[in-house]
Amino acid sequence: MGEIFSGQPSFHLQWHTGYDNLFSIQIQVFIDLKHKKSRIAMKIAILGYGTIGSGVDKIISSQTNQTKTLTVTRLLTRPADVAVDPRATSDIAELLADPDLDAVVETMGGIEPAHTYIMQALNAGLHVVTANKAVVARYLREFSEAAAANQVHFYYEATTGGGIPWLKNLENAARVDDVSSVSGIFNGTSNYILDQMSKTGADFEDALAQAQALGYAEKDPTADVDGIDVANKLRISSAIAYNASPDFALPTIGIRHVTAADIKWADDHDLAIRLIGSSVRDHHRFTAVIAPTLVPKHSLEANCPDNFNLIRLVGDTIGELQFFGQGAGQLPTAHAIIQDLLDIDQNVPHLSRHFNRDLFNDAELMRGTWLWRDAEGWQTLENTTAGEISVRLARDSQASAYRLASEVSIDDDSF
Ligand SMILES: NC(=O)C1=CN([C@@H]2O[C@H](COP(=O)(O)OP(=O)(O)OC[C@H]3O[C@@H](n4cnc5c(N)ncnc54)[C@H](OP(=O)(O)O)[C@@H]3O)[C@@H](O)[C@H]2O)C=CC1
Ligand SMILES: N[C@@H](CC=O)C(=O)O
Repeated sequence: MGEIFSGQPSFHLQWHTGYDNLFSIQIQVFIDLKHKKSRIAMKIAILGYGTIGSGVDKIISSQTNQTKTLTVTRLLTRPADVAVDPRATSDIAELLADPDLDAVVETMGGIEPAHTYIMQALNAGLHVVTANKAVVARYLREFSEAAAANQVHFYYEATTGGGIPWLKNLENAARVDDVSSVSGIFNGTSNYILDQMSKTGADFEDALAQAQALGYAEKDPTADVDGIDVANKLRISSAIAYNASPDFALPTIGIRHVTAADIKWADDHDLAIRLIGSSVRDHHRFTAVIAPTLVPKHSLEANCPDNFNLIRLVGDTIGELQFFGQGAGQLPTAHAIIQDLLDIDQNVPHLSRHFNRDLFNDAELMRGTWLWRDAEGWQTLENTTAGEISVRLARDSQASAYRLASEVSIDDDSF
């Protein structure tokens, strides 16, 4: 018995002996028409075998459903770890020269050598999938252009929202709509910290240590607590949403200054604190901000627990769409990487973007009300931009500032 499945750009042959209960031979041959390679399954190298890289290997090696068409044949590790696994090398040139490889998964993190290795892989005609938001936020355009020039794919779903299929759905919305806003909770570690501080009274350092132990935090958790990780994700999301460069000025206020007393004040006023990144676009004007934000206790944001993210887009025909799921952690993030690998294997195209739309960054679009706490006590600051708040915070290291969500108002007898 023989079957032929045609697809684009590969086809797939399968033979069964006909004696399935007693004895069966199945041969699956994938012929990649573009690269003229025949393969039993898509061969993948993982660069960086830490929390996420080993999670990708774990899911693929469990060989369920369609992941049977994927196989991890090479690993890039530190020299000290090479002997641990026969697939491992610490020599990137030797790994990229492997003629059998089809794709590279980059999960080392950081800017260099990740940037160089991704470019080398793309220029070697390999597809690349990465979870590394820091390098994508900086080099998105360069990577996309190199992928197009080499007729391979560069996919990065896992960079933003962990396991949430966010970028894919944002791209889907942008195929039809003019997207006018992306916003939400983009960082699992900071959400975990704020949630633990509020629910259990844990102090900041203890909650951060728990998030690190659970594999949510970056190697250097400064990026999580100071809003830099959210900035990377908001840059990537905004670039896709508005087809603009991710390289824009972005006032970034993190959660380092949030105290147990601030959380209690919010709680006493039926509010919660969440780290929220937002960008808005109005025709050719656009702006973005990241800040701890006061939201009503009954809101979806306030009830976003643990390492979960809640991300939202607004499009002109779809209106508001929200996405909720685990924004950090080994298996959810590895799942997103594997979805990208399967899209490549099955030739599912992603939205093509050039990131070249000219937008004017106008902070006036996000003038609003802030709650300010310093040695003198609490006060509200009306009609203020995030840039103005950042300047005040730089002058007073003991102060903290909270943006008010649009549905929140605070009257003077609250103080
Ligand atoms: N953890 C999470 O929940 C999420 C992480 N990400 C992103 O995924 C990426 C990986 O994160 P994560 O797995 O948590 O980080 P880890 O630190 O756990 O893993 C990174 C691994 O790569 C290794 N590595 C780094 N540089 C090299 C190199 N030059 N050669 C060989 N190995 C190298 C590290 O070794 P060593 O320890 O010796 O430096 C480490 O084993 C990051 O970009 C992160 O931002 C994205 C979404 C969620
Ligand atoms: N450190 C990040 C990991 C996922 O992107 C986070 O906590 O969200």
